[in-house]
Amino acid sequence: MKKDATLKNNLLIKTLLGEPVERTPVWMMRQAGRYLPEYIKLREKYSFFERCQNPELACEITLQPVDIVGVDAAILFSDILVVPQAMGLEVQLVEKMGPWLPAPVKTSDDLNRVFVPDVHEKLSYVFEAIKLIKQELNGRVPLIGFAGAPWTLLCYMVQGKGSKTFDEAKGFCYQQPALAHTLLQMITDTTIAYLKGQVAAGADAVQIFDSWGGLLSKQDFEIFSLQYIRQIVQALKEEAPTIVFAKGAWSSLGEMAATGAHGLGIDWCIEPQAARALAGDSVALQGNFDPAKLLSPIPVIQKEAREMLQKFGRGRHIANLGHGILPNIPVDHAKAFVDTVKEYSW
Ligand SMILES: Cc1c2[nH]c(c1CCC(=O)O)Cc1[nH]c(c(CCC(=O)O)c1C)Cc1[nH]c(c(CCC(=O)O)c1C)Cc1[nH]c(c(C)c1CCC(=O)O)C2
Repeated sequence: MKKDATLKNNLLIKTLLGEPVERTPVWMMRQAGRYLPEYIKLREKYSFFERCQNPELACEITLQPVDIVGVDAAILFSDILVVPQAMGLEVQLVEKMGPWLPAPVKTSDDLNRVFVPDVHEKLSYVFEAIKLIKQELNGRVPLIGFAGAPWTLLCYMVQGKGSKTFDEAKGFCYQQPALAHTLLQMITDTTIAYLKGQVAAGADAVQIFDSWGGLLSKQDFEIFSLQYIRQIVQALKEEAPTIVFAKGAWSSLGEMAATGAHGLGIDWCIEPQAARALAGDSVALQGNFDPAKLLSPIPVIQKEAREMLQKFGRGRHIANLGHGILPNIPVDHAKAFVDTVKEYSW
């Protein structure tokens, strides 16, 4: 496995590799963007995908939470939907509505429009951004690369927009399973090449976001999600530590640990002790502060963050939220969460 020996703060990577650390590392999912005034200013000038495609802007946004909030890891500023774009689908981000794919995949004819791209041709802007970010970070903290899990990407590619239930995406899988598996395998092949490219460009670890994994039964999670995540983790195993975050899919934590992932994300609906019992002892657990709890008064955030640390116990824990930070979180509340973890002593 390639390791960056110049990292001054290596808490995250050490924790993922099961090595002892002086204290628990902390970062926040979706920490780049949304709630930071410095980011919102940039949003007035550039469209979302412009921000993703311009390496200088992506670099600036990636570094903001490191400089402003003091997290122990940077996460690349990009989006999971750049992969469906690279696979030939049009993806827009519509104000107040979210992702919008005008021509989603519903039939075998639609699937003919989708292809496994050369990631070095279609997504080279991401690799350029990573190189620039690594240079600007100058070893301060590790850089996390990421991709969406094939199931979560299928949800958007078939439904065409966000949804609470992703009923059309599930219907597609249940009515046309052969088409669904063809699409899932194409996404998987693209994602493996994409994440390998991210690591080659300098990403120190990678996270797979399966935001909609919890919409599937345990059995269907194996069929439509985990078998593809397993392929990705296996392919990346020799390259960099991997973190799998499948929101709501905690009943499969044991199976997720068995993929060989170095870390597993959990949301706030499962107790840390229960998650540990399901996941076993070998894997790091990441999470699981309720993102909305950051709306509480600061003393409550401090108290509950300390309680969270106690519940996870010392070691093999990466402090994080149980899902992405919300746009309406005051920056000093986010900072209080991060500082509480950094100041906690066992
Ligand atoms: C499901 C999903 C998406 N994108 C992502 C997921 C998985 C994680 C999760 O469940 O929260 C992942 C993502 N999206 C973004 C990042 C950047 C890195 C980070 O800060 O963690 C990451 C890791 C930037 C973004 N991606 C998006 C924004 C907001 C748009 C804007 O700033 O104009 C940002 C900062 C747009 C986006 N992109 C997506 C949605 C649903 C939306 C709209 C609503 C929203 O989440 O704000 C798809």
